[in-house]
Amino acid sequence: MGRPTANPLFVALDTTDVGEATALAANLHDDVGGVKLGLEFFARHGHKGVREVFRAGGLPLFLDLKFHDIPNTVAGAVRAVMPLAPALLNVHAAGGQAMMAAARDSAQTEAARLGVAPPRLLAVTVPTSLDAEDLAATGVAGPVSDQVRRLAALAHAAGLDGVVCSALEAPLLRADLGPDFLLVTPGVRPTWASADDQKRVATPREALEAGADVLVIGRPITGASDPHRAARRILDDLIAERNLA
Ligand SMILES: O=c1ccn([C@@H]2O[C@H](COP(=O)(O)O)[C@@H](O)[C@H]2O)c(=O)[nH]1
Repeated sequence: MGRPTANPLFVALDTTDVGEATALAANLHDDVGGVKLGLEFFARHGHKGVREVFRAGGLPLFLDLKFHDIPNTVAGAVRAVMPLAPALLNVHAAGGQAMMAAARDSAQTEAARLGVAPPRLLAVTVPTSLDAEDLAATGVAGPVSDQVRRLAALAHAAGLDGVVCSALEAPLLRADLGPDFLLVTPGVRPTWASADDQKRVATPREALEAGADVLVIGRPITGASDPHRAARRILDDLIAERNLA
């Protein structure tokens, strides 16, 4: 469902209301480069709902399902969503190199069988809602950036196309893994928005300057009284920063 465009902004449509999601996708068509549908929407509406949102917006799709299981199960889950032909799809890097490689092979094989473009396959490193203290509580001591770098290197070794990380780690990963490795950053907050449950945050400008390729933004846009205006405000700021028009 579409290829990534020059506009780096992907709006996260976190809702179980298919009417709301399709209205937002249509309303934001000219303001964003793609839409992200995740667990909340997919668990309620599955393939049918995803297709409805795609029809409404016609925008590249990031299917943010964060698969994490044994390699065989993840390969099967990836195969099962390939008919949706997402532009971006992800798994958890913490599932390990063999699991990520199985996901990659499954995506490529099934996409070829179906005659659709394979997704850019990403690995989630450390969710942007976690800080060093949260991570230490899971048994991973040290700076968050160390763990992000370890997981990103594993994803790179498994042949994935990129990672989901916070903008705070983007410069390190760019230096570690080169210019072609896709860096997708949620936890992006304009100065006028609240952080909500996000802990590793950056403004849209900071994220781009840090080397992010895709900025995922949800609530600052979808929770605004005028989502189109909120997205436009963010985009105009980015256009002023870089010539993105
Ligand atoms: O580390 C991660 C990975 C994924 N997400 C997802 O991005 C959006 C962010 O939404 P906001 O409303 O802008 O906070 C959401 O769908 C998450 O599931 C993330 O935030 N962090």
